[in-house]
Amino acid sequence: MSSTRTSTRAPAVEAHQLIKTYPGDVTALNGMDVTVEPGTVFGLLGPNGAGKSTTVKILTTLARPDSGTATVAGHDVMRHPDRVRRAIGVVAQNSGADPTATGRENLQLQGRLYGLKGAALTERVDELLDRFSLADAAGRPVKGYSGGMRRRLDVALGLVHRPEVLFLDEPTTGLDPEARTAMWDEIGRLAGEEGLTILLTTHYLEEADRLAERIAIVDRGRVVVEGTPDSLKGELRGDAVHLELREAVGDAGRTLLRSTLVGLPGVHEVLVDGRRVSARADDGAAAMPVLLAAFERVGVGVAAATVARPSLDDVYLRYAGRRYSEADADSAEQLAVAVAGGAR
Ligand SMILES: Nc1ncnc2c1ncn2[C@@H]1O[C@H](COP(=O)(O)OP(=O)(O)OP(=O)(O)O)[C@@H](O)[C@H]1O
Repeated sequence: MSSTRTSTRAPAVEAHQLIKTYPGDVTALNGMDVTVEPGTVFGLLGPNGAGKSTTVKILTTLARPDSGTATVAGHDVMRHPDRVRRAIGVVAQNSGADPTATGRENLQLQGRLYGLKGAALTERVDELLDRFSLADAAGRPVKGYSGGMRRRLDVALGLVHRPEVLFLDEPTTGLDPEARTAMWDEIGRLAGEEGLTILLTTHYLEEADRLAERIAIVDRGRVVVEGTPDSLKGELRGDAVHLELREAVGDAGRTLLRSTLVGLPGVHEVLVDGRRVSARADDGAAAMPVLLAAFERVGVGVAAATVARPSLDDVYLRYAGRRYSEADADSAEQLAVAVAGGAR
């Protein structure tokens, strides 16, 4: 999604240099900066453990930073958490709905918590059931809902009191592709029609690319790059070239390959990592035979080669210095170590 909307209004979310350390010396946030303009969808994109949920917890007043400042809808999250809570809707990773109650009952209860009653409550609940395609299932207990229906109900619950800013923490994790697409459509509509500001966190490059007008790529507790999906992709000149080697190369092979490839005309940003080599080429199709000839010259066998338009995955690789999937695996490993060491 791209937008030319500009605003002179104050940012809907503004966080500056947030630091958060957990017991066991786990640095969850290491100078996190986030600015979200009103009426836009902003994506915090990063692998497991990058610090997305911790950022959301601080912005939604559920956790306090060790240092740094943050305002949401113009209210300071630490000085006026009550004002922030009234202005926001939160859809957490784990559903907040009561599984034994019906969809309608869940929405009614949530509405009452925010002071809605009588005809205004009934009207708002009906409106949300309708817009999230839950009207037919409204009288059924939530435990019988599909994953997609539960997620839609979660979003509806977050919207009952017409918040200014909606936080969606990994809105489509665990959904099947069809339910994910339906949720994407819904989020897109919400932002477009209701002028709501949405801050979403996601693991999925495709999700951020599709939904967010601006994206911040988060790695190790801070933003490594921020911009529109197109501007981020546009920063990557030419084509992304990926090659898989027949065998992994060691340190000496890596140095040799790098120095050989960097010198080739129109080839930039060469990264050699085990069996994988990636590079940027002004013209991928033209560079490929030159690259393959260079590999042959230095006696390194190539098993597979692809040329593609740069994706956000390539942006991640460029700015975080590692592949998205590797960062994820890394974080899982760190988490295992932290858990083994009793850090959580
Ligand atoms: N309560 C806690 N106690 C100790 N460490 C924590 C706690 N919560 C988070 N962490 C650690 O802080 C870091 C950031 O975690 P956070 O949940 O913010 O990341 P994330 O990007 O949201 O990841 P995920 O996508 O898995 O939710 C991780 O290393 C995580 O293990």
